[in-house]
Amino acid sequence: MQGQKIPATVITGFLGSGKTTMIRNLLENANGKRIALIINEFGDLGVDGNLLKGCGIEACRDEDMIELNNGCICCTVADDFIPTMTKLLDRPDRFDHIVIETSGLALPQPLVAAFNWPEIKTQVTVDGVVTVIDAAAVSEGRFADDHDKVDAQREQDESLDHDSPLEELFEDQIRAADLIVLNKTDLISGNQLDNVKSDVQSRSLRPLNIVAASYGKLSNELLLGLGIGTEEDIANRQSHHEMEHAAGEEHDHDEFESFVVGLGPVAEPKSFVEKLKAVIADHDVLRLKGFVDVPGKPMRLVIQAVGSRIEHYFDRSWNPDEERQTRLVVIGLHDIDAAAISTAMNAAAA
Ligand SMILES: Nc1nc2c(ncn2[C@@H]2O[C@H](COP(=O)(O)OP(=O)(O)OP(=O)(O)O)[C@@H](O)[C@H]2O)c(=O)[nH]1
Repeated sequence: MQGQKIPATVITGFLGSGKTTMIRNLLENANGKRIALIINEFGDLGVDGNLLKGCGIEACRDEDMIELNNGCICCTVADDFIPTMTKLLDRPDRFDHIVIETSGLALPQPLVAAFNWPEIKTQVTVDGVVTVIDAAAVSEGRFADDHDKVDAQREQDESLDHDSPLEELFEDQIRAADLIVLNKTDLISGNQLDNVKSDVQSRSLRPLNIVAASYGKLSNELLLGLGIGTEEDIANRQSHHEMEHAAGEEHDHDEFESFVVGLGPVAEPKSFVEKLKAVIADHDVLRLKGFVDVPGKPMRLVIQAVGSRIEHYFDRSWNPDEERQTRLVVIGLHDIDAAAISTAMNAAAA
């Protein structure tokens, strides 16, 4: 094994597109492969890592999972990602593969470029960048730029130099990809899928490698066997951001905002979820997720909302050393009204 580079797969894709679901499936099918997992989230609640930890999958060992919740990985490459990777590579035990889940708001380009740093390049290569896309959201036009709205926003805020931040990020993640996974195809028709495929392809000058999936169910041979060495080509896959700004300028995510809402126990989960739907619609919440304490239930309730689509289920018992509490992370555009949302969520939980 000495001398052979460890392959790393970067899994990216917009908020709620299905990255964690795909990784869970991938770990379930690891077949004895030792996989290190680096998970990055926007917002400081660490829901994805928490869902994977203790999920009962053999390949999902706590010590092989590293959470980076200190901002988006593309902005914290030097401070967070490089030290994490070097520590991982210094371990005496060797991994067969490294999987990195970026936050839904990350630009993959700076992350992939980091694999050209000497201390990493000698030991690891990027097997491929897999971009997961919520095909149902694309079909509903969620990433299509609403030019009138953007123009109106720009009139109010002259510092806005971008088109819709959603569309821009969507395109940047597509442009970085070696493999595009059009996920959530269970929610759309064959015709809609064809349209989504053409839409996605039209946003890249390179021909794209596109596959369709539902719940990220694809073979590990495909997902982990691209064999690209993307770090060698990443300079040719510039993002909007890199094209718009002078090289070296810090990238930030000030178009987006995230906050955590802590609530008391929720006695009526069904009615809570119904009321949350209204809060999400009233305030244009992009993503909401977390855990709920339902009194009298030994298990914790998971809430997962992507736009107006919301799921809730009990995933596991609360651990004896864990505080039962209701905490939900909310993500929206920068002008989202956190105070009003928090008040409405408190009222929904009462
Ligand atoms: N109907 C449907 N739902 C899906 C599919 N894949 C994922 N989901 C659901 O979509 C929601 C978000 O899935 P995640 O896997 O957490 O998405 P993610 O990309 O990791 O989310 P972030 O890390 O917050 O960006 C969950 O409620 C999933 O159950 C799919 O193929 N079909």
